[in-house]
Amino acid sequence: MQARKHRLLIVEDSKPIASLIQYVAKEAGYETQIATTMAKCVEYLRTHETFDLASVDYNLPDAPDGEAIDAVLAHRVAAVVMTGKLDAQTRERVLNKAVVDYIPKESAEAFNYLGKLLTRFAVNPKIKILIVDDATAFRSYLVHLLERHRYQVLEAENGAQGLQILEQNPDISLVITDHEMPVMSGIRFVSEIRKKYPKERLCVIGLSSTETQSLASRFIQNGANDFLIKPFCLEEFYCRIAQSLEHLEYMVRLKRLADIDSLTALYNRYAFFKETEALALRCVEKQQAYAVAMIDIDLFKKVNDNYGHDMGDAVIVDLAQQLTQHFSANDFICARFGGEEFVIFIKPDALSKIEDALAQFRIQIADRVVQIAEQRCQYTISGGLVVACWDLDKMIQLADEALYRSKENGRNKITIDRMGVIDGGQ
Ligand SMILES: Nc1nc2c(ncn2[C@@H]2O[C@H](COP(=O)(O)OP(=O)(O)OP(=O)(O)O)[C@@H](O)[C@H]2O)c(=O)[nH]1
Repeated sequence: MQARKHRLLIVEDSKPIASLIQYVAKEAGYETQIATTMAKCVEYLRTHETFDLASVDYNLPDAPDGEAIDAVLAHRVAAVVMTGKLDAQTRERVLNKAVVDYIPKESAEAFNYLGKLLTRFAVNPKIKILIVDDATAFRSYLVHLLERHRYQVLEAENGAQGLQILEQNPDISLVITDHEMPVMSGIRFVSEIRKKYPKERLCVIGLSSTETQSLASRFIQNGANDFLIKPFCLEEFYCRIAQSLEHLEYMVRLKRLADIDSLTALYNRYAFFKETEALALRCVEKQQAYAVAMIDIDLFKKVNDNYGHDMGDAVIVDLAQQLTQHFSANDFICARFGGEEFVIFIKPDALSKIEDALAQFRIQIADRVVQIAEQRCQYTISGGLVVACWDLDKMIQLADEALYRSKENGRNKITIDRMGVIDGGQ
């Protein structure tokens, strides 16, 4: 089932600006409805299905003083205020209402910012933030601010509790921590966090008060990504959180680009070694057997020559999908080693099932049909499996040699090397 699109009510009397907001919202994946007056805004709020968010112009012909904001909030719709009024009084008045954000329409950048905010608002419900502060009232205030932006919020009273919650919730993206706390200081808490959670997995914002400004740099030196000096203004609070999360998302995307093969979405060769080297080393140290299998599509050049490269690519993708389905990530690490060659790292706990699993896999692959338009292509694979406890490079070399034997013996075969004893032609 397709997910419901987010809905934005645009309350704006200027048609060009309303169109601009509509464009930005559509780019962010929202459905929109424009109300050019307060009266229309109220009518839509009453008659339409729920809106997720409204962008509200502070000044409308029939609502010159932000009255439309109250109307939107009264219908329990979150409001982003867009205004051309830049005076401190208006700002204060707007921020005293429970609005999501306040965006002065100073330049085109305001609309870029709105676009980012809309994107965030849609994804925030999936993002977990942990607040660590021993002051209950301040913690509640932060929870309230974050929930206004639809983040999932967890709370801890001190660093030790914070570490426990991180352990139980590995999907937390951001930690906001105070410094002056019982049990452990915020700075020590941050340095403890960094022993386990690198910056590409978790961001941390430290809180320091105006009297202890030097804390800010100590937070950063100990691994925080950013800091906020209390008291902070709301816009700064939200901007810094959004910026930290954006940074984290870029890092995750970069890591994905570096590790994941773009055609098959499996690990690439580089990531395979990164994921398995320590596991293999541990097996060698403990003298515990593990296994490595090399899998290669048979006569793949002919697939390209006879059906074209698109079919070749489709066959590679098909095999990758089959590998993912048959060899679960708990027991196996699969990667595209290069071209039409794949590798599987078999963890010691899965050794007993690997020979049967590979034999069955080979048979199932031979039955597959990959279809592009009218063209149908079948393919087979050969494999080499080594079960031993050599270092990883040697295991791969031996698996490759076993694979070569399968090719020599007529293809569509798995050759097994158990501690140097070769069993060919399964
Ligand atoms: N379509 C497509 N072809 C690729 C890709 N990577 C490598 N190839 C092709 O894969 C073919 C591999 O051919 P060979 O190494 O001769 O092996 P083979 O034809 O599979 O023969 P055997 O391994 O001996 O069974 C080459 O023609 C490469 O151009 C890819 O990503 N997509």
